[in-house]
Amino acid sequence: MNRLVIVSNRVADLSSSAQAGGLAVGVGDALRQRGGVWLGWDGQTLKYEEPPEPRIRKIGPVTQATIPLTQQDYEEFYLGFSNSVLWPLFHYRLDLVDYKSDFLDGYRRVNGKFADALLTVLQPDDVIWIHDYHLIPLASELRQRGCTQRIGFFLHIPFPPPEIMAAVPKHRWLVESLLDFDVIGFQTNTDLGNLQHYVEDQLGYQMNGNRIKIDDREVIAGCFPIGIDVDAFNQMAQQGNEEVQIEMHRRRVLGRQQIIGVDRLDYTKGLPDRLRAFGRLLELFPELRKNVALMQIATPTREEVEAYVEIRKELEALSGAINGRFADFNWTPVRYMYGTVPRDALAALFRASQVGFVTPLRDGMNLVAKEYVAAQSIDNPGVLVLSKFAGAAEELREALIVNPYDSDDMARTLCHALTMPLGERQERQQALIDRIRKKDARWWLNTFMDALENNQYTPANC
Ligand SMILES: O=P(O)(O)OC[C@H]1O[C@H](O[C@H]2O[C@H](CO)[C@@H](O)[C@H](O)[C@H]2O)[C@H](O)[C@@H](O)[C@@H]1O
Ligand SMILES: O=c1ccn([C@@H]2O[C@H](COP(=O)(O)OP(=O)(O)O)[C@@H](O)[C@H]2O)c(=O)[nH]1
Repeated sequence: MNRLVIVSNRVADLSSSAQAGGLAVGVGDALRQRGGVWLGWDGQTLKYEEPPEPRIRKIGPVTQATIPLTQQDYEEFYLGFSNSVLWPLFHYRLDLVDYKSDFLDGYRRVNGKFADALLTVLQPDDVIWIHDYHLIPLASELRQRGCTQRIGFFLHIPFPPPEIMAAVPKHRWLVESLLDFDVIGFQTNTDLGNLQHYVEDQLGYQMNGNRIKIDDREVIAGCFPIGIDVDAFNQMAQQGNEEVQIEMHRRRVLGRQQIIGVDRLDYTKGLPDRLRAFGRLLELFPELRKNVALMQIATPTREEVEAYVEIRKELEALSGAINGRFADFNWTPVRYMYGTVPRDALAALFRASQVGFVTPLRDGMNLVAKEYVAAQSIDNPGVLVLSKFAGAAEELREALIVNPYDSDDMARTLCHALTMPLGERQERQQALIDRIRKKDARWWLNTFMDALENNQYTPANC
């Protein structure tokens, strides 16, 4: 077996259970199984350039190699081109794009920096797997430096239709760079279809089955929905957490139900619409008042990007307004927490909540949806209410699927979830758990590696 070298902007802290962000969680689960090297940014920003050699740290079977970025890199590459241009555009939010030409220079420069750092740790028989929108030009940079190993790429976020892609500055260059990889993986068939339209209509290549022929090379483009380690998450949920257990007991005594939402505080996650839908539930179904509460955990993220500052203010105002209108001396309808919660505590909270409320306006996958399912007990499972615009909705068809732009639809669906009979909850849970077991973290790693190492790919039936 070849040594696997993973590269992503963000690397997980493998020694801690607090991780915000599905990439760190998903790649961490996969790499712990197979072992290998994981190269990425160490989260530090420096005033001056450093030599390209990464800092090496061994954690179990994984060697972590990390590099710092300069303040200029951080502003132009991370906050700039990655998170003020590609992130909003790939999530269909043209209105939030904030582009400056320095951003593109920084994006190219930092991809070159990642290539230089990677070359210092690479061995001839390695296979390389690069992750996410920050590093689309990395295969080109590596090839220019003489790298001949097979290189795969996985996009964790959506790939937009050609009309939206056309708004990305230098979009042809960007997609041509993507085609320098040997394997390109997407979360959903919708994303894969969007790539196919772009390469056929804009670039004039043909995609036969899942292969794109470019001169004398063939690139595999496929759908590899990311999965989780289901048993490990279920165990965490059962072991629980003392404070969560006490709180669960208190709610049982009071006969109250809980709806839970857990997200980075990102405008893609549809949090204001979610809160409005909960307010509408209390308006439309007054009998539910005092019997149900929404717990929303919102994790800080990219706070230096203007659009993220706005969303925080909006959410705080909305939760205050709902509480001001409906709260009673012994009942608070919205419990809003701004912070990062360890994954084991999240697992216990999911198990203790009757509804998992996951309503992004657009999302690559959304691992929280899969984690909510993994945490349930089959004896008395909760119900997942899921946006049709989450990548997870392509697989999790037995969830209650909603339109996150329609608060009345969401309010009625919440009421349906809160009053669903046990038999129906169990049937849905069984079907959902079968699905997330079939395509778990191991499946994701193995199918991608089969394409990368053995040039084998059979489309998955999502
Ligand atoms: O690294 P940050 O800027 O702090 O952001 C956190 C991560 O957010 C995104 O996660 C995505 O990957 C998940 C797993 O595949 C997927 O379920 C989710 O829908 C995506 O939004 C981002 O893609 C990562 O690069 C970030 O590290
Ligand atoms: O306070 C938090 C918030 C989130 N997460 C984890 O971060 C991941 C979020 O991944 P998801 O795919 O749902 O969204 P992303 O943030 O990557 O867009 C999930 O594994 C969560 O359990 C966590 O550990 N603590």
